[in-house]
Amino acid sequence: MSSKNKNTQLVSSGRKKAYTHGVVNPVVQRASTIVFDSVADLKNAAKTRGDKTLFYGRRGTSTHFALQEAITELEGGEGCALYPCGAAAISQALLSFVKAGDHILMVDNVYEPTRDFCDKILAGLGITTTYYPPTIGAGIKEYIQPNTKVLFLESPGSITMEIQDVPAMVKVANEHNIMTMLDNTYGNGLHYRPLEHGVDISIQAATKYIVGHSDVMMGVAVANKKYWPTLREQSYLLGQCTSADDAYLALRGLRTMAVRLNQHEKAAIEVAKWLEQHELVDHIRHPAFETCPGHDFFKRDFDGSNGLFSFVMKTGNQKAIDAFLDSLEHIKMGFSWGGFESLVTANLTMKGLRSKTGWDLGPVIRLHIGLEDVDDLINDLSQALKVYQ
Ligand SMILES: Cc1ncc(COP(=O)(O)O)c(CNNC(=O)CNC(=O)c2ccccc2[N+](=O)[O-])c1O
Repeated sequence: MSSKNKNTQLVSSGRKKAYTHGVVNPVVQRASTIVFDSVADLKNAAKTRGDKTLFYGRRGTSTHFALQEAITELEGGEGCALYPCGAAAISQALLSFVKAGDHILMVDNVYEPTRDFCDKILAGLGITTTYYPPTIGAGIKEYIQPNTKVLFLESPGSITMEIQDVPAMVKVANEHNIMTMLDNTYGNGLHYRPLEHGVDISIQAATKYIVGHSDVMMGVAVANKKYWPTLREQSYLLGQCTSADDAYLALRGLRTMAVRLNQHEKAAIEVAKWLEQHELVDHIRHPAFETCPGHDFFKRDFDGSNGLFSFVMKTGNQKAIDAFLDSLEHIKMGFSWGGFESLVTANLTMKGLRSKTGWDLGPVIRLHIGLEDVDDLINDLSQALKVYQ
């Protein structure tokens, strides 16, 4: 009997006997070729086009079906497509629905490689992009063009962490027959489920919290009933697939995601509270803090937060930032987040990262608070801030 309780879901989902063959975890079924004993079997597999049945490696095997089922349940959708990484999930989900002459609306604090995909790839295919302020809400209506096909959201947004008024924006999109996609890597399905707020497709870099151990690249996209058939077929035609081994590791990560997120959330709030009182810090950009734009939407729509947040310095220059970064011991520099380790990235300005909304505040330091002892992390930051000058 399936449960609506997320902790139970994360332990139980994707464990049908057809996938596990009687043990706890699914088998790791590596395949390109599937062989058939009869023409009837082959014809049946071709008829179902491998939907949750063995057909061809690219359509997936029991390991993939188990993961797809688990993530579909987590996000509350109709089906889940798997991709080699989060950036692929974003780019291929967009390519599945737009064509030359179409226009997309893209949030201005979007993950930078998503911006680059729009500006360097989609533009070359005749698809135009307009960036909108993350706090625009229902005002998105003013940005809609007759050829607008997709409204793309990312909430909270990368680095500056603004939370969007998703229901208000989805309402406007629906009134204009525009489909919505949301990068839900932060909300991860446990703390935020975009489809429950009317979004059509929820996309995640499973690389982060789902895998949770910084050792797999993977993207997922969960669509509602209306868009799942197209997303599934287009992703197949675009050649998107992942290995059975990575699918197994992502499923393995799911099983502990709730307990890991509890610790990430607790520790990050403790670290953010310590930084909030620091004389060099202007303000905290953590969704659970009032100083984060869109905090009220976080309180209304989210079930929790995680290890990722930013803080803005009152002043600073690149020399101060570099000295700070080089003196950290436990918190390492790295282009990712969502694993068990603490990470840091820093931006002197938002120049090049935003085109619609300026940034007249100080340098932004983004932390991912891992599972280390909080005292060690606070001591690390305390020492490093002493050389921030
Ligand atoms: C919200 C969100 N959505 C999608 C992705 C991409 O996932 P992937 O890394 O699995 O492709 C990510 C990846 N996250 N990585 C980071 O935030 C670290 N920074 C970068 O990756 C980055 C930032 C600016 C410019 C270039 C990069 N980069 O390393 O590609 C994400 O944060």
